[in-house]
Amino acid sequence: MKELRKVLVSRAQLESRVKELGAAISRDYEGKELVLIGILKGAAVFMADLMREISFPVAIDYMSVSSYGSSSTTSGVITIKQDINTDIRGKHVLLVEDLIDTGLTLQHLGQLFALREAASVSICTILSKPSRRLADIPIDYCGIEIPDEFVVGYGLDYAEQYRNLPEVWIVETEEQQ
Ligand SMILES: O=P(O)(O)OC[C@H]1O[C@H](OP(=O)(O)OP(=O)(O)O)[C@H](O)[C@@H]1O
Ligand code: HPA
Ligand SMILES: [Mg+2]
Repeated sequence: MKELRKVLVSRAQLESRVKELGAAISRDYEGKELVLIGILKGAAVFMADLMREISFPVAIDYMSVSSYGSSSTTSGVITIKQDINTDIRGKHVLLVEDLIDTGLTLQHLGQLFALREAASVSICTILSKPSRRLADIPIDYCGIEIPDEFVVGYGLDYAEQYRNLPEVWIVETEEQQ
């Protein structure tokens, strides 16, 4: 199994950043019809926290996309495993992610939602690894930038484990051993 090396982002840091992001989103979308779309499975924890920091009623939906499988490196191929069932035409869409790494997942999803004629498509992530970027996508709401370390917790997994850790931890992966 893997070893948890150290806490990279504490519960308190996550909580305060989520509050700030919620406040910014509330300001920017006041009076607009907003749909939050969480990208499963990783974004489940952040979505639950973020939506409760938004000060007006929002619709939510989830989508399941996969690029990593059980490995810790991207395959570069994005597969939609489960789509939303909300009609987002003419509505403001905010894609909610746990982590932006290469950016390929969100590049693909941004294009998809533009084709679906959303009024606007923006991106919110709690974590970002800028040094790993392959696709230069604009991140409208970025929580915390982290170094190029494999992390787990707060929704993020290694081989489907550790999503339930309340903090973000650096994990030693098999590839590093
Ligand atoms: O910026 P990218 O390089 O595209 O990578 C980011 C995506 O990869 C991870 O998801 P994963 O495919 O592991 O699915 P999961 O959320 O179900 O674990 C992560 O949760 C993001 O969704
Ligand atoms: O650091 C990570 N942790 C979990 N899943 C990931 N997918 C890309 N990078 C990561
Ligand atoms: Mg994963």
